[in-house]
Amino acid sequence: MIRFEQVSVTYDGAAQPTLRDVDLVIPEGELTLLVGPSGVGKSTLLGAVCGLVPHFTGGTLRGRVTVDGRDTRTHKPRELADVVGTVGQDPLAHFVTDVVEDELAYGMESLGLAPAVMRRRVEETLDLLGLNELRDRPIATLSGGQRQRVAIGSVLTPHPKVLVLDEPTSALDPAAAEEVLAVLQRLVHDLGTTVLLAEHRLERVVQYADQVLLVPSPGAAPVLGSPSEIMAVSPVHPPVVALGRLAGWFPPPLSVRDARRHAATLLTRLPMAPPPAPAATPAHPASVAPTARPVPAPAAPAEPDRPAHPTSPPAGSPAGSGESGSGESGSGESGSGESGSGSGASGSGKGRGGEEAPRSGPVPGAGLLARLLRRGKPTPGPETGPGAATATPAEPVARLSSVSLRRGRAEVLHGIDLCVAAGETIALMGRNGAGKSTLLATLVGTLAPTTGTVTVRGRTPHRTAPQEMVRRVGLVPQEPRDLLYADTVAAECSAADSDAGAAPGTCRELVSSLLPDVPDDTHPRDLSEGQRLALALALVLAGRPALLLLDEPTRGLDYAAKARLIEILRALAADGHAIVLATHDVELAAELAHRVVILAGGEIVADGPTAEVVVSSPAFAPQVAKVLAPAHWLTVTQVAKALTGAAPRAQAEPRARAGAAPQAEDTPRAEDTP
Ligand SMILES: Nc1ncnc2c1ncn2[C@@H]1O[C@H](COP(=O)(O)OP(=O)(O)OP(=O)(O)O)[C@@H](O)[C@H]1O
Ligand SMILES: Nc1ncnc2c1ncn2[C@@H]1O[C@H](COP(=O)(O)OP(=O)(O)OP(=O)(O)O)[C@@H](O)[C@H]1O
Repeated sequence: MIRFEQVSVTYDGAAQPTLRDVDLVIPEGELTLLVGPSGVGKSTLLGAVCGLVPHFTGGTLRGRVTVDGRDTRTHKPRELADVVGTVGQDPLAHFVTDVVEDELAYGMESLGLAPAVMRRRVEETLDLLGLNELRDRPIATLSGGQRQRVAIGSVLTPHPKVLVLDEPTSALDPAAAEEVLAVLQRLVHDLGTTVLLAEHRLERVVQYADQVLLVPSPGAAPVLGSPSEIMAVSPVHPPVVALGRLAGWFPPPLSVRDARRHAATLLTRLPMAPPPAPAATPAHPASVAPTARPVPAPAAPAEPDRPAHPTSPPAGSPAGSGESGSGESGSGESGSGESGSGSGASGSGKGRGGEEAPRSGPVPGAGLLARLLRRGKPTPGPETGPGAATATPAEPVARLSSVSLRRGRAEVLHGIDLCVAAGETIALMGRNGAGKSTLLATLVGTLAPTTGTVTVRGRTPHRTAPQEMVRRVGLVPQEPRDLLYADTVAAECSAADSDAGAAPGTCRELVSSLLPDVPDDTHPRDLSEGQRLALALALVLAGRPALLLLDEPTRGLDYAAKARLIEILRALAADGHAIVLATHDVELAAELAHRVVILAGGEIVADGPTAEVVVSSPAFAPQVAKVLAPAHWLTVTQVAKALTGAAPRAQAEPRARAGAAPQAEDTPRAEDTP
């Protein structure tokens, strides 16, 4: 169905081809999973199948790619649309209409399908992807995961022979990801659709694949094989495979179910529980919010989000996004290339109830970053000035009290009480649309609560000038692109330094410490998804915000890049920064978070130490926890340390380039409602 004959792709100005002499045949009627480290050219390969490369990206394609017999060089993407359905990394780039239902129908309409067929397929797809309640909604008001579902739905409805999907589950909550994969599998089995899908979170997909296509390093020939064959050798692999390799299971398990067959013998080699991990520093007695459902607050009158500062958006914000304080914020995405460092779940409970927990020690390898972060202006004390990555024990870095918030007609946050202490890392989890990004937006001040109060470092974010907030709080949005507005990497960096009052060169050095090879003169638009994320992180870090917020920070990151991000964030937490990450990445939460807060329908439904919250949850438990439950093991690193006294070797990592697709916060800054 898909055939590559001696295909090379060279982007304009690139010294080397991104794909070199690729020969391969993607089997018809099967689900083929494309894997490989960041930046090896997976998106380029997918783009060559649907014709986006080179028609839209520029560059030169040599050789021949055919899909169902059509040459993609001589057929524009539009002329392939009846055969190939494509979802790229950025759902927003994909939408042609404004409303969910219309978007689902659009592809069929352009193919001239009968209205009755269109109607039936729209209804089916709304059900399949849990979109029925959103059918009339403007796409601009959807959460990131909701948009990704619409993008997927819109390519399913025309029933193309070939589906090409670039990280289709990256913004989806775990349950939604499973549902989407089950739908794809059904299309493959029942309709004989050929699916080619690139994904970094292999724990979500490898068990669904018929074939795996591995691109091991940039310019290397892709290798096609069965999932077991490829996972036995692949430099990128999910935690169950790492666990299997560690324990000597062959062939490596591909799913939790496979691994559980071996769990009993492994457990006999392990102590009853993992040793306590370094705890967070929180010393604030009220640093943990109540776990019970808060009492619903009386509904405020429906009111659309209103702009708070009708003046121009702060530097660093894209026009219209009104991101206050986040213009220069960012966190780091670098660190050591370790494949699964166990972190801090157990033991982190110490922070609860106000017991003083020991600070984690400095993170090896994060010295450069720590140095860079300390290099800006001297940090004034928390009571006296901006900045300050340290807090007095009695004062949380951030506090939300009885916060409710309406967006459009709906109350999307409801009675939220939450304190974030210095040195604490919180993973904010929950279904698509649960309100995670909205909660982050209240902390950074782009949205004002309808009722209740938000305080960050003694200020009310939405009432404080962005330049004053920049050292207090920084947000890396789901779409890093939202922070990027200059023409070159160098210009972005110097703007960030000046906005943050940091020494010239600080941001640029941060970028290099995250990703060594990002050139100064590159337009941010031409960076890979991961490179863009690294840049956005550096921009935010230049402000050394006391509170660092990251919205889905591992989208598009390979395991090694994720491990570097984890090291960086640990170093920041050890240095007293408070970190809140909204994430669907259960493995990330298991590695990094001291505490997990789960939102459902805008309310906090669980809040506690990571191990306690996730082990009992089928949706949020990481693979190792599922394999070894009910014991509280969470990560491969914990198991490795217990077995051998050492962490497993890092996954091989050719070069950290991460990918992250952006998502604009469409809502302007809003006044708070009295
Ligand atoms: N339009 C473009 N112009 C110039 N260079 C590009 C373009 N698109 C991609 N590249 C470069 O080609 C290389 C491969 O990028 P590609 O996005 O295909 O990798 P990937 O494996 O999909 O990465 P990720 O896992 O981060 O999404 C990168 O070095 C990237 O910077
Ligand atoms: N501008 C808006 N107008 C109306 N409703 C909105 C608007 N923006 C978001 N919403 C709704 O608010 C709810 C919370 O959205 P939010 O983006 O906070 O969710 P989330 O938990 O971050 O989701 P995801 O995991 O998909 O990113 C969703 O139901 C979303 O559809």
